Amino acid sequence: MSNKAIVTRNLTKKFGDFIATNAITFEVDQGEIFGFLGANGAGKTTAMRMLCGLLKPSSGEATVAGFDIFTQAEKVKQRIGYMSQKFSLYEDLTVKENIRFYGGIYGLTNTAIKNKTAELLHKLQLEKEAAHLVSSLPLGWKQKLSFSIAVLHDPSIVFLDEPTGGVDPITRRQFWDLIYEAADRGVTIFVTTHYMDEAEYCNRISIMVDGRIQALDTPGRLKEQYRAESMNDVFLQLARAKPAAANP
Ligand SMILES: Nc1ncnc2c1ncn2[C@@H]1O[C@H](COP(=O)(O)OP(=O)(O)OP(=O)(O)O)[C@@H](O)[C@H]1O
Repeated sequence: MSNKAIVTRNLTKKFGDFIATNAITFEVDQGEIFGFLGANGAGKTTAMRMLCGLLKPSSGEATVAGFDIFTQAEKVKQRIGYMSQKFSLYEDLTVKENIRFYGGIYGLTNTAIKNKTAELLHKLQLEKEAAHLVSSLPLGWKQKLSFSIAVLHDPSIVFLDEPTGGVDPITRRQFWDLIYEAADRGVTIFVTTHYMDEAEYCNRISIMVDGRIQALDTPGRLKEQYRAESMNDVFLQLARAKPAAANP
């Protein structure tokens, strides 16, 4: 079994004649923080859904946590955590109820759920809010809670789809402290974002344009390669240079 967290070879997804993800090939190390960037519609969510075992690829190959996403999608799902801006917590359940609910879904024992709940509430300093409805929490707190729940079952990889949309840079920075902590424990982080300050926090970044990976390296090397001051400059250069008819 490969010690790589993710390996893809020419992974492709077509919707009819449209190629949403076009022969992407890359590897992610265990414990790496891997940023998956691209403009709106570049194909990030499609790629991520395939890697999570939620969407069947059209062609190519990929393993996640050592499991084949074509033939072992259920095993993949057991080994990963997932958080998206659009789908995460139940607003009409309390903080504690959400933790208990997801702990149950992930198959944790009652004792494990109890211990993890106490640990998590303490770490996020949410003890006083434990019995409050999630809908009453500020967005930044919801995101931190949602991330902590996504790693409740100690997955080897966590997929984060635009996890920090709509919050300020300071709150985003606090969220990233949680990400670093998980990566230090060996959890692989696969994260999509539109915020270039977050891109700088990643160990390596890939940038997708029209379904293809156009660049992949550390933020430092990408800035060197594109003679750019910031990741934002790199991103804009790639987006501007995009071929007019990359898709049929
Ligand atoms: N089920 C589907 N059927 C047809 N086309 C789809 C389907 N899902 C996605 N697409 C198309 O594939 C392309 C890539 O979409 P995707 O959601 O993967 O992009 P994205 O990079 O995640 O964008 P965003 O940042 O806006 O979420 C888009 O043009 C989208 O309209």
